[in-house]
Amino acid sequence: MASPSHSVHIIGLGSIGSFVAHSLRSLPTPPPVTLLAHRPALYQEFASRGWKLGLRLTEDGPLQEKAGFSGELLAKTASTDPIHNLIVAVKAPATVSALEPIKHRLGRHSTICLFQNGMGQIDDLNERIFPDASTRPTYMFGIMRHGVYMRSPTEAILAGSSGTASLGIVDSESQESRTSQAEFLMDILIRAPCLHCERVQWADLLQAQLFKLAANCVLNPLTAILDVRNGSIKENSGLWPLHERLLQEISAVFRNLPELRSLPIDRDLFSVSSLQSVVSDTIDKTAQNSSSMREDMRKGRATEIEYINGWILRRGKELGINCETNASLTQLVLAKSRIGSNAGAR
Ligand SMILES: NC(=O)C1=CN([C@@H]2O[C@H](COP(=O)(O)OP(=O)(O)OC[C@H]3O[C@@H](n4cnc5c(N)ncnc54)[C@H](OP(=O)(O)O)[C@@H]3O)[C@@H](O)[C@H]2O)C=CC1
Ligand SMILES: CC(C)(CO)C(=O)C(=O)O
Repeated sequence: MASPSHSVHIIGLGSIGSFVAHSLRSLPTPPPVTLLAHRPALYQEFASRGWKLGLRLTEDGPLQEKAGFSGELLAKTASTDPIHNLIVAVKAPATVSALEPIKHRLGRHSTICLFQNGMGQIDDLNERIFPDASTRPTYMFGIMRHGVYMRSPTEAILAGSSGTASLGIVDSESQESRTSQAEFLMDILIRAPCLHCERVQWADLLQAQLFKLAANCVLNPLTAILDVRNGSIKENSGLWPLHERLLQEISAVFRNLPELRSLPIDRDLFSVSSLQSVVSDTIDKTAQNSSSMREDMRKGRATEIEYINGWILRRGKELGINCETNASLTQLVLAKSRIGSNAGAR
């Protein structure tokens, strides 16, 4: 039997959580994987399907089923068993509420790997779930460049085989003595088939997070407000002055972030023109995608805006940088979410 420190729990059993769970159970010697369901209906669905998860590479690809998962229903579980390795794949605004019911099982012995868009979730966890720095888990962050969606609650579709992920230990320089416990989770994620995960050092991870954030700050709110696919954001020249203003604010915030001072990161990487190239490249690679924010809006779900443009606003305020264009887009997204979307119109 595997040691408890070599088991993995997954919270957020949507597209990314299911994909990661499936990939881990596809390893030649898979670790025990426990799926943490927050809704009884989802728990029942898994139970009735014998705790199997399916994955297809594209809509028409063959169904690859993986079995051997165990599950817990969060509302019902009275477990106090420690959780050593936790993968978090809920949407950013649900991070704190998702970890609340299991916080007594998490601590210094735990490694938490967040696979999410946006930034600021770890600050929220530190403030609201783990206020005592001496008992905090080790954090890892994964940047997903795969496109995944669910066909049913137990079947995920991977849109293509060219996706990749970058994975690193957060702030590893300041928690050097603790990073060894993260090695188990790091190792199995790097080896998991389909994930195509590369390991990166903290400075490279932070740089990649900021690049991804810049692309999300332009693409996500504009596609959601205009209700268009990603490619339209570049084709529509009427939007170019707005891209420029957004990126000027984002560049000013990135270049002044105090956490970059001690890291070997060249601040010119965050010039407006460099960020423009990142955004343009992301649009080219995802032109046919319907962004996650547009999809959230169409389905009447909370968006991740507070962790995308909202993060720029918070950091801009701290640094005394005016971010009124990002503020206006944030307000528009929040206002449109309140009105409700014209779901199903397209
Ligand atoms: N899908 C993709 O291709 C990509 C996604 N990402 C990012 O990955 C992250 C995850 O996205 P994705 O998998 O698509 O999102 P999904 O909405 O598919 O999955 C999120 C899951 O979390 C569950 N959940 C919500 N609240 C809680 C809670 N309190 N406790 C436990 N589970 C909860 C949801 O359940 P339910 O809604 O059923 O209640 C849902 O199953 C996001 O940050 C996203 O931006 C990044 C790149 C690509
Ligand atoms: C890169 C992009 C914009 C791809 O659609 C994305 O991350 C998202 O939709 O959230």
